[in-house]
Amino acid sequence: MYLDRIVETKRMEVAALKERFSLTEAERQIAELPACLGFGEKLARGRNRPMGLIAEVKKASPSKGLIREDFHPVNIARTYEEAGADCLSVLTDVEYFQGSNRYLQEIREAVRLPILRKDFTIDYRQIYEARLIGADAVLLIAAILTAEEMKEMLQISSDLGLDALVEVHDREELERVLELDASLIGINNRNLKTFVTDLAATESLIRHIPQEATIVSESGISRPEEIRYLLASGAHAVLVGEHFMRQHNIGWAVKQLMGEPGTEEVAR
Ligand SMILES: O=P(O)(O)OC[C@@H](O)[C@@H](O)c1c[nH]c2ccccc12
Repeated sequence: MYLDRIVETKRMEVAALKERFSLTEAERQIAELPACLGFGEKLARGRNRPMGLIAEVKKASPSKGLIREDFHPVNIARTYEEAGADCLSVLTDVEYFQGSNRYLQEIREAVRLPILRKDFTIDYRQIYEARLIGADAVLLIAAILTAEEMKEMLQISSDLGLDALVEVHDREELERVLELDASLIGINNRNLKTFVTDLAATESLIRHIPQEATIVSESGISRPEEIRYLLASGAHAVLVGEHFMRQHNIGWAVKQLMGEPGTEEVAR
């Protein structure tokens, strides 16, 4: 199972992080940082289009291998910003996604959009690390955290001023996170255990989520009609990576996917 392997590697990385991590030092550094940009807030309201967009900077994935050869994270992030993305997601996992903390740090310097640190969070120190590299939000995946751990991670995120995108894939995970006060919920259309993707996951889980929550539909999205379907299902935002990463003209692809007038007739 893919997810087990990823988590196993992550445990080794966290063991190394523990060696160099000092809570006092991290807290001292964080106290000097500017406040985070509101990630969840940007997706929930104050938008001039019905569906919010989190655009992802993703070089590779365990299921697809290398996705984009010509990979310049800062340029991609700037293009997303210019094309009107609401927020960014930056993969920092090195081993399976060829991501890097450095990419996120460089992007932080170059754009003003709120940034999600996309990684497999299993230890509270990673949340401090996310804040220190310039993230505004962290991903908390229900499939790899117990209810108790999820609660702890949500608390630490909020103490550090970070938003948390809580990711679920099935009913059991959803029920577990609804017990806690998660206001930003991601429904991953991709099963992280099998890597099978089906947008119907969003439609089937959304009806069990209270109105107040902001809902992000994640993975496997590449066509404007899918955006319309997810909007009709009740999603507030989408998280898109691979589709944009495979484009020659990323900025145009962002506008076309989100249905910007003037892009609908043109073939890819
Ligand atoms: O590239 P896609 O199919 O558009 O998916 C983006 C994003 O949803 C996906 O990268 C993702 C969703 N949840 C994750 C958890 C870990 C790593 C990656 C992910």
